[in-house]
Amino acid sequence: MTQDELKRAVAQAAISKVESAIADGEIIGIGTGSTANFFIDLLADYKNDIRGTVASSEASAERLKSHGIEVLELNNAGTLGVYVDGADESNHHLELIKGGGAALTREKIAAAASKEFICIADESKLVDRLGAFPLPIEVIPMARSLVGREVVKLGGNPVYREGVVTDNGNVIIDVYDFMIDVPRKTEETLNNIPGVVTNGLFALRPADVLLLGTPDGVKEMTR
Ligand SMILES: O=C[C@H](O)[C@H](O)[C@H](O)COP(=O)(O)O
Repeated sequence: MTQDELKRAVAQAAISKVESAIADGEIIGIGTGSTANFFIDLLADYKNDIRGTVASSEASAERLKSHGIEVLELNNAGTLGVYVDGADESNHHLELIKGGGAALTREKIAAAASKEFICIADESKLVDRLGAFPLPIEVIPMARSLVGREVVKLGGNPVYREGVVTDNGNVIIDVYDFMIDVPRKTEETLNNIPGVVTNGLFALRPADVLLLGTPDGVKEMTR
């Protein structure tokens, strides 16, 4: 199977998981990225049944609207029934690295606002230890150099993601060669640097369910 076929399979499995939330009139949180895009496209079949969605990026909001799916502001949506999103890496505790597509901050907000977070990914994303994927940090532009220096003190190798501006008007620093032994601690430490909006570790609020696309079918992991 190709990677896209694996992504589509997990997106289909996620649709089965959210059917009851849709039927109950829950608002569905929608992630960002190529795997989330498969989920959005499959969700189009339910556009007349969904009370509303909240998108974690402008790109996902546009894609949802192009299918005729209702998109709400989070401030008007209350608690989300379920949030479905991809990841760049997941460990076996369902702690994640996200933000390869620069949408990490709105994704973290949507995950925090949700009763359940279902992560969808192909099997290449499952790792024993987080950090081979460079860790994204969203940074207020004027703090870029300061945050970079602080990251070096912590042992990371910060690289400015040139030409990328987030939906919130900020910049992204990707941290290479980082030892992430205790993801919750690293998430807190980085978020305490002035100028950091948030970092791409989802360890304080990990996924509740991981649907993993493998050639042998979709595997489900829970915490
Ligand atoms: O900012 C982007 C998001 O965190 C994505 O969920 C993540 O990068 C995974 O994207 P994809 O499904 O394209 O691998």
